Amino acid sequence: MTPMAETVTLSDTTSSLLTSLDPLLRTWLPRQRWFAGKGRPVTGFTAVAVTELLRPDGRLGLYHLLLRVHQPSAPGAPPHPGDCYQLLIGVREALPPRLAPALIGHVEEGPLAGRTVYEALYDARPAEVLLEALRTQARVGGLRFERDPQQEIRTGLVARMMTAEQSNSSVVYGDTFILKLLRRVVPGVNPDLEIPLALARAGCPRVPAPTAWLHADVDTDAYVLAVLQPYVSGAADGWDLALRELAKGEDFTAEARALGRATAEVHTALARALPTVTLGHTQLQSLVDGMKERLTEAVQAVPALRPYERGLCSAYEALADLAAEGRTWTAQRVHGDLHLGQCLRSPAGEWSLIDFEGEPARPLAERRMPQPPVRDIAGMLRSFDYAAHSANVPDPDWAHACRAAYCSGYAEVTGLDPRTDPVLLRAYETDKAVYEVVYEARHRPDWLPVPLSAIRRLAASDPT
Ligand SMILES: Nc1ncnc2c1ncn2[C@@H]1O[C@H](COP(=O)(O)OP(=O)(O)O)[C@@H](O)[C@H]1O
Ligand SMILES: O=P(O)(O)O[C@H]1O[C@H](CO)[C@@H](O[C@H]2O[C@H](CO)[C@@H](O)[C@H](O)[C@H]2O)[C@H](O)[C@H]1O
Repeated sequence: MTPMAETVTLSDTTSSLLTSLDPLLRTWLPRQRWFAGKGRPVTGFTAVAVTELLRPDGRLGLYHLLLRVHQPSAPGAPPHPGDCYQLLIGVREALPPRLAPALIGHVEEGPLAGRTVYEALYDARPAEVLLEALRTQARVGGLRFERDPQQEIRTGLVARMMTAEQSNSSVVYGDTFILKLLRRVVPGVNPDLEIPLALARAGCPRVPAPTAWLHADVDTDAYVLAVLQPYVSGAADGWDLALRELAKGEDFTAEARALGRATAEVHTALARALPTVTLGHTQLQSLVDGMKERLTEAVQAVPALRPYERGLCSAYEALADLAAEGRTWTAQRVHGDLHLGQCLRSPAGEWSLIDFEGEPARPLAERRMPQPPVRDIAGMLRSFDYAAHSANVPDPDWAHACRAAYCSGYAEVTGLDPRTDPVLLRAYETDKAVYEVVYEARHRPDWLPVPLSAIRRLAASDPT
């Protein structure tokens, strides 16, 4: 392996590097699934940090970039400095055919003129450089590669990029580890590292324990950029399993019940490991205000929601009324974006939960706030509904049975059946369905009818 370059932030070549990459990235970036600013033109870039990981004087170069992407603000939104993205740019004389899908473009001027730049994660060698840096706890420029000293990282593991549609990007090493590189990054504690670390310390086996992680220090800001964790080899995710069973007309309630139990175990461990708070009238009112605000924004973004706005709002008002009568709820750290795709079943039949990033579009501070655990439960209930409504022949009875089994499983562990608090549950399911409408409109417009069918039911106060 080519040794990692000594350091460094390339103050003198940074601007010419960026100038030469600029026209290529303007075309390539908006086409990436993980690019959150789709629909608005990219007007320029600023380097937050550029670090040379492999000097491109040999056959292969590798740059780590934190890049602020300038775009006009969304209509009605306040001016925004632009999102910061993490990129790994490979540099070669020419790309071998196997790397054709990774092409970013051919550089015409500047220090890399005549070279080809590409998405380096597709390429085993640069990806292996990252694993080696984590293994050896390297420091390169502002990049801090760290690891849990109790877990071994073997050398010689071969890297392959995951090609699934994701909000971030992941590389699998052998069948042993998976490295998730966060794409849109903000400074501060990231729940995708914070929560699994807390659960590992609490001895909760339902979440793979982080093995290593990457930070970047930029001025006084610290960013979490990547997390390495054990790979659950041969696992199937809950979404694929559910669709498979649905297609065969098979019952999925035993798995739904097991998922309810797994969620409850994670919630119980999180309530012990991290702070909990009691939500009284004032706190609940501000949660409800947040839900209403999201609904208003969603209606602006997706006008198809407008006919249901009143009905949906009544779900939030019913919750505010309960709080005004003096009801209180306990809030704790939760998953924040739980759905069937975030649940992995090992070949031995054990369920794990992954991806504690929360809803990627929400501010970090909001994603780290304690919330009623029903938020995750609502996410899973929505997911059973999603599966049933994306099947060739929608099967609402299948969704109904899974939702019931999931709640029963949850109650078996915690003693609390979420269905005994229907007002809270409806408000959270509504909030999630509204989020999904915006998510689908932005990322997968063909899927919009799925959450919209739930919106119609929720607005008429019949979530099933
Ligand atoms: N520990 C793991 N073992 C096996 N597969 C995993 C593991 N963690 C993630 N995956 C796979 O990687 C995919 C993406 O991971 P996820 O954390 O959800 O990333 P994203 O935030 O980009 O959606 C998952 O859907 C799952 O298939
Ligand atoms: O997995 P991510 O953290 O990137 O979550 C985002 O993408 C999900 C889709 O991949 C999206 O989930 C929605 O679609 C799922 C089926 O593909 C379904 O199971 C979920 O219930 C539904 O919410 C998720 O909302 C989004 O944040």
